[in-house]
Amino acid sequence: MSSTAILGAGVMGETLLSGLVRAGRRVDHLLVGEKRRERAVELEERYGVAVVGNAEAAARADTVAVVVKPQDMGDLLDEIAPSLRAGQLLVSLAAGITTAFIESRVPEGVAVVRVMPNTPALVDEGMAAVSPGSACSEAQLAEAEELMASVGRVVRIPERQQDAVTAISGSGPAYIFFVVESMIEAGVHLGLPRATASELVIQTLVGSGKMLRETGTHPTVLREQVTSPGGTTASALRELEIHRVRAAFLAAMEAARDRSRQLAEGS
Ligand SMILES: NC(=O)C1=CN([C@@H]2O[C@H](COP(=O)(O)OP(=O)(O)OC[C@H]3O[C@@H](n4cnc5c(N)ncnc54)[C@H](OP(=O)(O)O)[C@@H]3O)[C@@H](O)[C@H]2O)C=CC1
Ligand SMILES: O=C(O)[C@@H]1CCC=N1
Repeated sequence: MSSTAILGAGVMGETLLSGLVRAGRRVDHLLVGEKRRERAVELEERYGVAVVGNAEAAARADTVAVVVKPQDMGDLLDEIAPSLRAGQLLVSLAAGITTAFIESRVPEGVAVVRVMPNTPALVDEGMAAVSPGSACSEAQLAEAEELMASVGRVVRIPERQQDAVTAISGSGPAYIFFVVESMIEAGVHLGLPRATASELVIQTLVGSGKMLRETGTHPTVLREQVTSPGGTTASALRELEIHRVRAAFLAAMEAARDRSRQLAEGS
């Protein structure tokens, strides 16, 4: 079995690491590069995985996943470039960073795949979108897909769509959690105990998600089914329209898309 190195084990790096372990990857086929010693010890104890220097991890692995912040990517690539060789697969999970940027800093023949994952990967319900760089074969792209499929669903997209994907599914969980927080607070305002409000909102979210996935019915139809003529839902939805929530979602996701583009420029 091929070996995988994860460089940068913060929120997303550890999410990937834990998923690979859950999916049955042997820990002796996994390596982690993490610069803070206390964090390295924590990961070694939690997963039994070897934490080594970035250059060593990059040299020893067949697949190298880079999961540092976009602003740290240039320095990390410069550090590992001398250890990389043609034929290796380099998978970047960073927002904004293009395959062209990575290819300009690593040896020729290293196959690059850009991925936008999301945190529900922690419970094997992730959504990842993958785009190949210029030196990536079909087999190498399939390998990157397999890596991400161990923690959820995967789609292939042209790289020009990655900034929009980042705005929708990459950042998406945060919007959903924001809605959940807001509904729980509203429940408390309406006099419900917080624990009751939380249970009501979370089960409503899970049930609605399951309905969307399992029925395949368009969300507009599902919303209409809840909206009885002259009823409570219609009153609530009118307020959401008055407060321009739909327009706010569009503006928010345009801002996330634009930020992803800026990160590509290093700002
Ligand atoms: N969080 C999310 O929901 C998602 C994140 N991403 C992408 O994942 C990447 C990481 O984000 P996230 O996990 O949230 O951020 P974190 O800050 O949690 O993780 C980044 C980790 O990389 C470490 N690090 C920084 N420089 C190096 C280095 N040279 N060598 C080894 N490790 C290093 C950091 O250590 P230290 O803290 O000590 O600096 C930190 O542990 C980003 O590029 C982001 O765009 C993509 C989709 C979703
Ligand atoms: O907020 C961010 O920049 C990262 C990328 C997508 C989700 N989190």
